[in-house]
Amino acid sequence: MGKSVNPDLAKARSQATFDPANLTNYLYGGPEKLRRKRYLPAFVFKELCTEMSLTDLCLIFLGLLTHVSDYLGLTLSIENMAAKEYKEEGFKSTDDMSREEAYEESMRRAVYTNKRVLQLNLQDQEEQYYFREIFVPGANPFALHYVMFKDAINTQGTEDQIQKWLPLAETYAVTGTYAQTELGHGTFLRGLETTAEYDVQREEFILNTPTITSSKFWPGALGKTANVAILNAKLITKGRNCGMQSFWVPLRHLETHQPLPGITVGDIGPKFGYHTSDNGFLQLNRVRIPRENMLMRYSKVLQDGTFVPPENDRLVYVPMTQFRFVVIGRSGWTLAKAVTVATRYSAVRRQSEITPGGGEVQILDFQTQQHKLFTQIASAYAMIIAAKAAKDLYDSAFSKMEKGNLEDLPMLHALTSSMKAFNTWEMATGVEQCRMACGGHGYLLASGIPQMYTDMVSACTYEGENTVMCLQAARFLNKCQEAANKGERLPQLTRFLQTSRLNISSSLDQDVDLNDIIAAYEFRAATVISEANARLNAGLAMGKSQSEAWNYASQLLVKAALAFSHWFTVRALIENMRGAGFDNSTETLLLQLAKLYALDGMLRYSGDFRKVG
Ligand SMILES: CCCCCCCC/C=C\CCCCCCC/C=C/C(=O)SCCNC(=O)CCNC(=O)[C@H](O)C(C)(C)COP(=O)(O)OP(=O)(O)OC[C@H]1O[C@@H](n2cnc3c(N)ncnc32)[C@H](O)[C@@H]1OP(=O)(O)O
Ligand SMILES: Cc1cc2nc3c(=O)[nH]c(=O)nc-3n(C[C@H](O)[C@H](O)[C@H](O)COP(=O)(O)OP(=O)(O)OC[C@H]3O[C@@H](n4cnc5c(N)ncnc54)[C@H](O)[C@@H]3O)c2cc1C
Repeated sequence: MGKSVNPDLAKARSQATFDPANLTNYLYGGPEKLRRKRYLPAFVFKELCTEMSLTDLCLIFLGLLTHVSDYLGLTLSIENMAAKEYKEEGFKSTDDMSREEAYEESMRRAVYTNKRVLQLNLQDQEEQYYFREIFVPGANPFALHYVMFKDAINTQGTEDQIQKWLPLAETYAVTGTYAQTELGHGTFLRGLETTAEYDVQREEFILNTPTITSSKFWPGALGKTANVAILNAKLITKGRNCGMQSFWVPLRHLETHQPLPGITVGDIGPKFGYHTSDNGFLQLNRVRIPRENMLMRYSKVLQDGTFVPPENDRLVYVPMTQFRFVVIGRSGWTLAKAVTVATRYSAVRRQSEITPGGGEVQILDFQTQQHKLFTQIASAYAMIIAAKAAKDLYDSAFSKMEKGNLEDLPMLHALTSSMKAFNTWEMATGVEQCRMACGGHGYLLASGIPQMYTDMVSACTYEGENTVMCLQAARFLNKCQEAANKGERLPQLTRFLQTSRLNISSSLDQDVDLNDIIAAYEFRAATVISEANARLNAGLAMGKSQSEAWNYASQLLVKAALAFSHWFTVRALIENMRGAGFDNSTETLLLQLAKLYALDGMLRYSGDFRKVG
């Protein structure tokens, strides 16, 4: 390799007032996790890249060790390096390929990494992800298999079903997808039309998509890759509709990969992004599966067709809640990648003069460029850290749920729904800002940023369209506000509705106090939630029905969910930065970053903050 680092980049790095290694260890969960994360890609490149010398590899390894902020950017150049020297038929960038070729190239890489993950016995999901992400940087054709397909088996299957099906998934004896959305319905799950009718004579379900709108439409991997689906359908037994249940449905022959009888599958065609994911359609023409293929952890159908309902009919939604957590975390890391590329570019790009005749400056010296990028660096840290805080809440709630205590399920649903919407919208805005901060070169696919945007912006839609998710969270927040109005006890997470007061001590001429920042965001959230509740009640007072009044207040209800997420994020960022045990210089810097994030948010939502004084 032997490439020297650009002198402008070296200069920018030399001015750091902190040791990046402290941050890297914190972000990746400690030195050992970080070592593993860095070792895996280097290991693969050493194995794959024929001409890359051991010296090159050590330089890469050292390069990874010294600059976290550079790590992700370097990853992209490593991938290009591997692109030149990949051992087999050549590892070509998919940018210039047709959709068919890009899918095949991604499939080749994904199958390679799947094999190596098994051979290396990589059990940890994060390590598996890091290993794959380097080689399949865009949409991975197996994404649904890795996450929702296996999660659905784990969370909806009985122990016997898990024992039977999970090994098949883990060893890629089958390749799965999660088929819920239909051509006619994605959001309104009660409107799903696919039926699973129980035939008591043969103890089988007859699966059918009776109308064109009932065709499954959008599921990833359905177009070509998957040979099994966890499919959600309306269960009908003894003439009664028992709501949406999940079923293990074979789609294609395991040897020939041809569609099975009664199955029509195909690709839905070109998309805005996510080109290497074969999102597909599926029609079922009275396809029979055995009774044992219904995932029966929570609800059951007995041999005689008796439906045993779940303790809570929302448990069937758990795979979606689980995946929303993945999306919440990935949003922050996607923005981190984009702002790393844009910041490095801004250190090496010289354009225009600040002082006439003083020579062209690094564009990072322009205040406007710093504002574009530093606010996004702060946002990336905020989202990553808030996602960790939300995950801690999730883990404690989930462990209670596994013992049958479902009391936290509504809070969990509200938190995942609102944070998924907030993080993906913030990520989409932030990545686009990073792209534009790189001028024309940001518009090149080679910059890496356009694909980050076109792939990940779909997260504003999938896993629950963002507006709908905000309204879901608002159901919980509004109930809490109603309880607060009656002086009732609230869940821990929303007790601020009863306690928040605006007693800000900071004055404009002094450095703002961090506790005041948290108080301001808390008070803003409490005020917006209360206003939404008041608007709903005003609608009722006007004689509207509950659902009409809900629709009448829905714009404010969406704002309430976003204000709640913004507060959760600011609080998590400040509290984790203060409590992370950093050395003084690092903590000082991070608290500056937290202030930048919070004050920038106040400027962007200045209407809310001015309204609450
Ligand atoms: C480093 C880490 C590496 C990790 C690996 C990372 C690798 C992958 C990363 C990136 C690759 C990306 C790959 C992604 C590919 C895309 C995958 C996409 C998949 C999908 O999109 S699957 C389909 C998703 N669809 C939805 O989400 C549908 C959304 N709609 C709804 O959920 C419905 O609107 C509804 C069900 C919420 C509403 O239903 P309905 O109208 O019937 O009723 P309501 O009255 O509104 O609600 C009823 C009641 O239920 C409660 N409820 C609803 N949902 C839930 C839930 N999930 N959990 C708990 N409770 C729920 C709701 O609150 C109501 O209760 P209350 O009356 O309010 O008490
Ligand atoms: C890249 C990608 C991958 C996907 N992968 C999968 C997959 O693997 N498996 C799967 O099952 N699905 C998948 N989906 C489908 C996805 O889950 C749906 O697109 C999503 O749930 C939104 O539903 P919809 O498309 O029907 O949009 P709609 O719900 O029709 O949304 C359209 C508009 O209507 C508004 N709207 C809808 N309902 C309400 C309401 N109650 N109140 C206010 N406004 C409302 C929305 O806010 C939005 O503005 C994928 C989608 C994409 C884009």
